Amino acid sequence: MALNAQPALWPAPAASGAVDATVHVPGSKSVTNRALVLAALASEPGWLRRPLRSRDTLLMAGALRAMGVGIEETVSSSSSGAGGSGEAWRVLPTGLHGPATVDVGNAGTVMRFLPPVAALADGPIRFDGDPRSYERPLNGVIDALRLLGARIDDDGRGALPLTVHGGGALDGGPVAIDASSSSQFVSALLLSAPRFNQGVEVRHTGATLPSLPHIRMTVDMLRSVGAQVDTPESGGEPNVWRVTPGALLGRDLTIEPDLSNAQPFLAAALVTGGKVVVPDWPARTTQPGDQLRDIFTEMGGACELTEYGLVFTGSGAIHGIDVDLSEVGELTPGIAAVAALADSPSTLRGVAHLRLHETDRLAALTKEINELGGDVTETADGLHIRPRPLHGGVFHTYDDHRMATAGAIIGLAVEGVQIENVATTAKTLPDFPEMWTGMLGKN
Ligand SMILES: O=C(O)C1=C[C@@H](OP(=O)(O)O)[C@@H](O)[C@H](O)C1
Ligand SMILES: C=C(OP(=O)(O)O)C(=O)O
Repeated sequence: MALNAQPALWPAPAASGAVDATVHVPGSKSVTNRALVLAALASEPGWLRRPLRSRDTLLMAGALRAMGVGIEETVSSSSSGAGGSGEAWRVLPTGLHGPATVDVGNAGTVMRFLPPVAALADGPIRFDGDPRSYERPLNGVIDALRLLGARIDDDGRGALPLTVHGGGALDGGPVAIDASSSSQFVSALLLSAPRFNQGVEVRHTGATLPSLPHIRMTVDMLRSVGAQVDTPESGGEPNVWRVTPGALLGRDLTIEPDLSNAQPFLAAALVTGGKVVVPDWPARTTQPGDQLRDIFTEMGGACELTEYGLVFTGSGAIHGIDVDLSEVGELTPGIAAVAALADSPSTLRGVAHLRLHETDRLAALTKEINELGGDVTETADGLHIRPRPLHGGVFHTYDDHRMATAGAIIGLAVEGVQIENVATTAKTLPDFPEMWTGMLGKN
């Protein structure tokens, strides 16, 4: 078997006692992929230190390279702050060129953030990806780009595959979109907007808007490279974001650990009544995973944020929770897994849009937990979870990294859980199986 290859059915290790581990979590997918886009659009070279190296970020880097951006991978000994030594990517924004072909895999950030970049290229950029990428909504980005002056060929479904006929520049200006199916529509338009001739004014017209912290992350990162952004929070109109045209600076940025990928490890402390330390947990961050400190505390844990990182301890008890997860949808699978092991029922709300994620996560969680003996029902916008004694069995992942890690959490407490295609964790955390067994002292 090749290095890192995993069997088709991975026996999720049961915990033999309380975990006690320090887990170094690799860089944030969302920060890495935004940093790559912003560096590619900058007017000078920049650095990403400790970038995430996973399928989604390598697809982003590969796509930008295909459009002519230089991305050099080095092992650096940086003196920049918390960066320390380690891997670094130097980005040389040498122009955006077509023709090129982009494989988006099933990365929401790649399929949504790059069509606006492609509109600035000087030739056609063809976008294609995994079968699931054809089903994920892209209409907000396609319709908006057309209104802003781009020429796009698609099959009329508002989804992949498509070709953006880059014209070397884009008018930009005001546009209204319904981003209720994905916050990434808004982020996508804002990220490239400093390079549009008139910048952009994005008005969200839908009834709901998921994943607001991810839009804040976009705004924060734009501002940190010199962009001027007006937001509802900075005194602007509700649901309206404005970006002024202007050059972007090249930055030297150290990527924060991925706090959503820290979730299964924190969950392990909760489920086993143990302790997990995550070094370099940022004191201030826009990552939605930071809300785990509150959510998992309510579910029975306790945390202390120190200069070294986050120290999270389980009490031995796991409580159910009634919570609106609309801001932190990507945490739902891990919370559902913990909730299935709790001492009281849970209601997870505000996450109807998860039906359009890597898989239909509400259906997948319901089916897989119930097949282990659980009692989960889907609601219009979430899940009801009534804990019951669970038994072993195959936990299917549907090519969804967060289904795989959710199954591993359940497997800690339930003997005989086998994860089908645990290798799908490579989307954002290629070393997950080794990190998991390492945490359990089983390497
Ligand atoms: O912008 C981002 O980096 C993300 C935004 C969210 O997408 P949705 O708003 O589509 O849920 C989140 O679920 C995804 O994992 C990452
Ligand atoms: C929804 C997710 O990813 P994507 O960026 O592909 O939307 C996720 O990572 O949970």
